[in-house]
Amino acid sequence: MSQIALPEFRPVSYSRVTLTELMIPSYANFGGKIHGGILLSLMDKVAYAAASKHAGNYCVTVSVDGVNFLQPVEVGELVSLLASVNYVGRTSLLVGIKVIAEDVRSGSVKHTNTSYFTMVAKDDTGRPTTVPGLSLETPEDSRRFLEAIKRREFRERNKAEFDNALSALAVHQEMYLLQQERCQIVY
Ligand SMILES: CC(=O)SCCNC(=O)CCNC(=O)[C@H](O)C(C)(C)COP(=O)(O)OP(=O)(O)OC[C@H]1O[C@@H](n2cnc3c(N)ncnc32)[C@H](O)[C@@H]1OP(=O)(O)O
Repeated sequence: MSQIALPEFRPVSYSRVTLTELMIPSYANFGGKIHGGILLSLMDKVAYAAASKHAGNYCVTVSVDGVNFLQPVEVGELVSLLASVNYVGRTSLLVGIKVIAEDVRSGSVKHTNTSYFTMVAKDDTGRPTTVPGLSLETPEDSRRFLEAIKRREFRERNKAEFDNALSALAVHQEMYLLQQERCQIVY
């Protein structure tokens, strides 16, 4: 398929997306609150929309950071997911998503969580492909881009440290740690 040439840069505002959906009863769990999986699926959808629009290509989700459901979402609330591309690498993009839930009758709004989805753009053959750079239009855009660099550095450092800790884990020597935990050994 012939491909339209992509610009070298695209502004943050070009791919900013908001997805709004009313929380219907079939989205609820047995406790009457909205399933986390429903919200995750909506987050993935809005991340995909923002990333693909910026990239000018379809994207895939590679990793998800910072998913903490701080407050329950109720049936009947209007949930809005505000997504924007915060950072781009060569083929990857970091999409920041803010989730808010509004009680349509009282008008009260709560911020339920902010998460970060790393997406990678793919070409027609399924290979990662270069995305346009990001034009930062406001100081807030610059702050988010810098924050994303820190987030990535922190994650890579943490991962290396965690991998080292796992490879150094000596189960027999560290069994004593289980004594402080809420578990019992029954084998
Ligand atoms: C399993 C599922 O169906 S999940 C839902 C849908 N998601 C998918 O299908 C994704 C499946 N995964 C893939 O296709 C591949 O692992 C890919 C394309 C994401 C990465 O493939 P790779 O061969 O590792 O590609 P490559 O090394 O070139 O990395 C591509 C980019 O992804 C980034 N990347 C790779 N792994 C990660 C990760 N775990 N976290 C963050 N970024 C990552 C790289 O840093 C690189 O970014 P850059 O080009 O901006 O520097």
